[in-house]
Amino acid sequence: ISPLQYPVARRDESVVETHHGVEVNDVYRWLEDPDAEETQKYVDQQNKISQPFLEGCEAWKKINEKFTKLWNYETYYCPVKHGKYYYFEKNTGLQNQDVMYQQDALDAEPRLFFDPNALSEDGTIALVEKSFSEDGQYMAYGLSANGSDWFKIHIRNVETGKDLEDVLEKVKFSEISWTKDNRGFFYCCYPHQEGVTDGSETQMNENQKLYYHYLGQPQEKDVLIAEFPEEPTWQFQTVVSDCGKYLVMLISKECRDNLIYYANLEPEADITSKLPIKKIIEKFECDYEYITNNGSKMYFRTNKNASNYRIIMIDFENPREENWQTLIPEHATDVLDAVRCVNEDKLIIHYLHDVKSVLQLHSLQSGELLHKFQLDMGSIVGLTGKRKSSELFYQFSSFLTPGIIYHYDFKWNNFTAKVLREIKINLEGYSPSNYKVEQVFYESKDATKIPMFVVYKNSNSEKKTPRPCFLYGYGGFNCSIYPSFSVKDVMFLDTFDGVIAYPNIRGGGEYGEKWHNAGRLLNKQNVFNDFQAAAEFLIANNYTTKDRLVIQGASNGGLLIGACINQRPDLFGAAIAEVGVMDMLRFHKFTIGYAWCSDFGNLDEKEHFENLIKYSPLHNVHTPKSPSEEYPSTLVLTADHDDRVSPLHSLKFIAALHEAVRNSEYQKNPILLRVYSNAGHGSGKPTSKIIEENADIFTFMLRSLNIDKVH
Ligand SMILES: O=C(NCC(=O)N1CCC[C@H]1C(=O)O)OCc1ccccc1
Repeated sequence: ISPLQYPVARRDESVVETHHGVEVNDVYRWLEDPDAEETQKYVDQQNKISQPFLEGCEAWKKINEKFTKLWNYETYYCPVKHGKYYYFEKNTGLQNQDVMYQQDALDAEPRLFFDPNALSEDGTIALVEKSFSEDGQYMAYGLSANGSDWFKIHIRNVETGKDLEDVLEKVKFSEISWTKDNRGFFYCCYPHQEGVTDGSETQMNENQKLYYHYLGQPQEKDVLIAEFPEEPTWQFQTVVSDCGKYLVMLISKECRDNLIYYANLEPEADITSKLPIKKIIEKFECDYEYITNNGSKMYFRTNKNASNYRIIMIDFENPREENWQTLIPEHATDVLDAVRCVNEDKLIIHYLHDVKSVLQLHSLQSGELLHKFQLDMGSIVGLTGKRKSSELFYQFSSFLTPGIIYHYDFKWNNFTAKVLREIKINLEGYSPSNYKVEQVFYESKDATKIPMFVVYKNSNSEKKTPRPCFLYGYGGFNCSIYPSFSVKDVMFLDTFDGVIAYPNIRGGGEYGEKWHNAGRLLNKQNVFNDFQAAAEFLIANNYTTKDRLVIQGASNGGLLIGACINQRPDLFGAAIAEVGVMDMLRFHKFTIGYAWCSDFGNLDEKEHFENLIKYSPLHNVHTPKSPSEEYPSTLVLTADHDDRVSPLHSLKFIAALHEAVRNSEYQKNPILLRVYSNAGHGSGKPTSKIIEENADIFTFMLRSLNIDKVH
């Protein structure tokens, strides 16, 4: 494709803004309006180029068939007991949405309980939230459409299988927390949000409010429990304590740090008006996560004075910090990643040890270690258990094992978990023993040691010939990349005899708070340096070569890809930027974007503006003036109902890229944008759309990389 064929986006030179004394143009500002005819025309023009390039390609059909076959394996998730029944989700393979089943016992015949596939032809209605009443009589659940963050709450009577009349609207970023009397639940919504709320809008989400809903009542009768009109960006995470006597409100305004407020709940008492709120933590400086409580003694997982997190007890009757107690101190090297209270007085704790999962049992009373569950190298991807139950289920996964679900009952008193289900893929002759998983540590630009998982066929162990290599990154928001199974990895390994590489770059949570801090705000460039250093390591050690190397990332990871192709266009053969944050001067203006200032910085502050404009993908495109400045083959992906990261980011970025390369004689590699319809940021995506998108991506890789053989 000649760059001269790329659609021309109108440049509106009149849009100029001054940030801390610096004038910045924003000529594609008009692309921020998703409803403008001009915007929709531009999207169509882009799809008219990208779709034929992808789906029109001879190989696409074969890749789609192979990916479909590979995806078509029966998968399960951890069961959990509510009331007298067990529930588990399962997918026979190609079902668009996972299906819920109900059992009287773990070995009893499962009954179909809830099938979201029945709710829409194309599987775009997803079950995104589930919360059972204490007695298991009701399931309150959330349905979202087209991948939007918005969902509607419905309530199902589990005995009759019938829904109540209640439907709660304008719900987003909300738990569903039942009172223990089974009469109703707390939830959050945005009652004042005007206009369209289907995920195609870009309007900021402000003034979230906490309500209580009584079963059988219409939404307008819901009781307003708490609101903070003077703090429009505050968000609630609410939980009714295990004992039912407290409503714990963890309030955040960004993607880290929260306050601890609470209200007393009198079981059986009517909730008729706002609850009196008491304040325990009043400053945004750390993360606190409720675990359980014994009376007023409340247990939290926190990074307060503990970069690797620890477990503390705060007595709500005596909350001053000097009275806090440490139940489990911070580990010197391992991150206390997740914890649940089970079997009345035990804590099951998930630690990360050099990015590998460790599962430990501790006493709630003393904190002492009671048992270490044996795990292979890999990750705990599911964990269900309750304080009131002696049963525990956990799901293990690794690059090469799709999933093994374990069951342990504390009544057995032997700490020996049993395999409940083993998940297998359908690939002729597939066996984990054919592959090697390495964890290497490479040096980044500032000599920091970065761990990286590398996976390849045993036959490539000697690295005689460099292979096609898939390099994935995220790098932010305390989000750790665990070694776990993904079909697209097996597809890449098997189809291209390739290498998969997952560097645990800074900004993630792999080494706790310090790792996150080292990759955010003014340290954000470390993330890009770590990722580029991973590419250099893989090339220097003959795993691959530049023209066989493809990089991929989504969302904050899409920003990573955008920044890396601007900074090092010479380093990669292909780049895939999914639902990326590309306009770092305006991310906070749309939907929930303002919450990302904790990683990106606040534009009102000069030092953050100066930092952001240095790496913002939209503001750092270049015109290739020599072969080494040519952009790699680049595929930018987004979707029309993505209200987590609005598609405007990708539209403006591709417009700027096309403008920059249009008249460059050095830009031969294609730079394409594909905008999917009736799809969102990723959660709840139907299998059919996942397969279609991966067929596009693999076709793009095949056409862009130096691939010597295709299976
Ligand atoms: O925005 C996020 N999470 C971060 C997120 O989704 N990000 C952060 C950057 C872009 C995008 C991504 O990487 O998926 O979650 C929504 C939310 C709800 C309540 C309070 C705060 C935030």
